[in-house]
Amino acid sequence: MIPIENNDIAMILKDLSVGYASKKVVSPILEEINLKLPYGQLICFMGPNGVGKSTLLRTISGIQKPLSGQIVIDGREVNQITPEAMAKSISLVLTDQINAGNLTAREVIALGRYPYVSWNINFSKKDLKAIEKAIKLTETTSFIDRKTYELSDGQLQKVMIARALAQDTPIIILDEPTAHLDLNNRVAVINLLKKLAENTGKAILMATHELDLALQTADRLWLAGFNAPIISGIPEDLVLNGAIDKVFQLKGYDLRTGQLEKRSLGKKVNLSGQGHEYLWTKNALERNGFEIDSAAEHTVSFSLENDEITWQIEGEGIAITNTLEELVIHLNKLLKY
Ligand SMILES: Nc1ncnc2c1ncn2[C@@H]1O[C@H](COP(=O)(O)OP(=O)(O)OP(=O)(O)O)[C@@H](O)[C@H]1O
Repeated sequence: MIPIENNDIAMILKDLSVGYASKKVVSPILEEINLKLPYGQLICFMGPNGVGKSTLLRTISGIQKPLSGQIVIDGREVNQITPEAMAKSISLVLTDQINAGNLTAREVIALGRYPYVSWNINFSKKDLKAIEKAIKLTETTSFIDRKTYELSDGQLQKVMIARALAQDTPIIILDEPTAHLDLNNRVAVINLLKKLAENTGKAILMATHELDLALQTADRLWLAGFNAPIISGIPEDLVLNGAIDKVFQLKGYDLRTGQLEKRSLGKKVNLSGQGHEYLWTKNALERNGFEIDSAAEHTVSFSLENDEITWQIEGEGIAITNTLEELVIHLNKLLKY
């Protein structure tokens, strides 16, 4: 494997231990963390509930002290960096329970410039340019002058990402930026972050539970399991070497196909064809307990004409147009289910 060059590294975590300490007890949550955060990559930080993702993100963003070990940013240890310099290095996006009061989306995004503006908040041309660039990149223009309490969760989430962009830091850290979003917005947010890492060279680290999206988009995963060091690797390696299975102990989800495991009721049918019609026919059959088997007695095929799909159960003289529901009913009758 080609080693990552040191000047491509935004942050190094050395023998880091994170957790909570009171006067009486020390409770380590994640230990022996040795990781590098490279520039220009989107890293998805994954692991089961309560494993310590937020704890680590808060620690490396400087809002919580490490229990031991080192966090090195751009060659300097974090405890030697002033809070002002930290604010120019890392922006943190916490998307849960956002309370932006009476501010408009534009005002929230402008807050991202706080490390750069003087106490009387005089925006320079550079500040205004950074704000406009953030608005453009996140496509927030259409609701930019609305109060934040008038925005949907997805719009608000984009505003918080825009604020981090306006802060213009080489590192962006996000804690579950796709929580509460619909599928389109989840895909939009993760694609936006991927594009930003690629086009701006920023190091972007996000905690997420979106296994399917992360497998398809992230440049790298950090995988945290209970009582084990965090593993770092590209998604495909972590699927094939079993690391993901081990960490999540997936039940009912087949990682090799990225789909829920199908229950077979012993009904076998052969399916011929290709394309997305094939995939959705297969989905309907498997979801209804059929197993696709080329040696099965009955074969389903389909043809396409004028945007209509017609399925046939070969040799049975049955033709069904545009509804898989009926196909399943016929097959169940044929196989006496
Ligand atoms: N302020 C705190 N004091 C003590 N323990 C805490 C504190 N905050 C969190 N914890 C504990 O630390 C552990 C890790 O919590 P954390 O929120 O970091 O996990 P997570 O991986 O982000 O979880 P999730 O996926 O559910 O968001 C949990 O056992 C939690 O109860």
